[in-house]
Amino acid sequence: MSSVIEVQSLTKRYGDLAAVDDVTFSVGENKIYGLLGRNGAGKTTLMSLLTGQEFATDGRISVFGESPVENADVLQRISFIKESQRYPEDFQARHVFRSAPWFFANWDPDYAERLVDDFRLPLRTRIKKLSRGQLSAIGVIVGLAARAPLTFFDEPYLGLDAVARQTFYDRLLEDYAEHPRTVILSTHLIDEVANLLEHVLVIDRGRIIIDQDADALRGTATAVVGTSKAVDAFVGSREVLQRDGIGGLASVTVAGLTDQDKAAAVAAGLELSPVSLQQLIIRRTSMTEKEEVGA
Ligand SMILES: Nc1ncnc2c1ncn2[C@@H]1O[C@H](COP(=O)(O)OP(=O)(O)OP(=O)(O)O)[C@@H](O)[C@H]1O
Repeated sequence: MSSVIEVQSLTKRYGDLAAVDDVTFSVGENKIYGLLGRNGAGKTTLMSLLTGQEFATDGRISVFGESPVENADVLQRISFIKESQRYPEDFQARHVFRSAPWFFANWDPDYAERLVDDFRLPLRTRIKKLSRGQLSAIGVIVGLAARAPLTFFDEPYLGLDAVARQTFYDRLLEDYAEHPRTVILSTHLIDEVANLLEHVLVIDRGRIIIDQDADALRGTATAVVGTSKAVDAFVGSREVLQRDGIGGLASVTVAGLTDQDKAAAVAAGLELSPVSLQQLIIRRTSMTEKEEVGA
């Protein structure tokens, strides 16, 4: 797998706070990555470093084989869509799309036009008068129609209603299939995007705590449901990520079951079900927290 991004021992400090704390990872070509984590975990900081908008305190970043900082060759292959995007006073959406080809070599104006219809975006209203969702739609359209080889979406959906968010996911997947590129999507709506993601990076307090293929990650845990007695007998000394119970019934999320283990569970009358990516990440994140406070 060729890498689009290589990061080594990367740290970004704001005073005493390590917003990104000694992280090392790589990002492969033509895949959709989820960059996930709690509020303040370091996602925006990491994306700002990768797009040359922030300077690292320490460590190395290579994007398309070079440092992204003040590097026009690298930056012209990147689009970074974020909620806090500012536009010139008096700009209308049509002005944004008209100027986009100056920044993005692969800009597709016809596709942008179709997306404008999909998102019902008014083109001739001043941007500062648009609703929050309409503002988000501008970013999403730019991110899609730019077809940049490396596209960052930093929580691009704020204000988008459920229909518009689904439109975004559908268009992203369709267009990605026709024009493969590397997409890094930061979001808190993990369940909504779970089917889109091929690889998951979870950052927690500046550190990468999960860097895994999405399917492999899904396979790392299984929910086992049955009578408390049968569940306890099966679980034994296995690693338990979560336990819930009501009356004589228990539901336990267990890590690392082999096919043989699963067959044994079914033979013991237990029900097995997959754990959602969101549940898995919540559990892993809270486990890391407990380990760090020594609980
Ligand atoms: N310019 C800055 N100066 C000082 N601290 C900062 C600055 N930017 C970010 N931070 C801090 O760094 C940490 C990481 O922030 P960051 O915005 O990267 O988190 P995030 O994962 O994107 O969060 P959210 O999901 O809430 O958007 C936070 O504790 C934040 O307060």
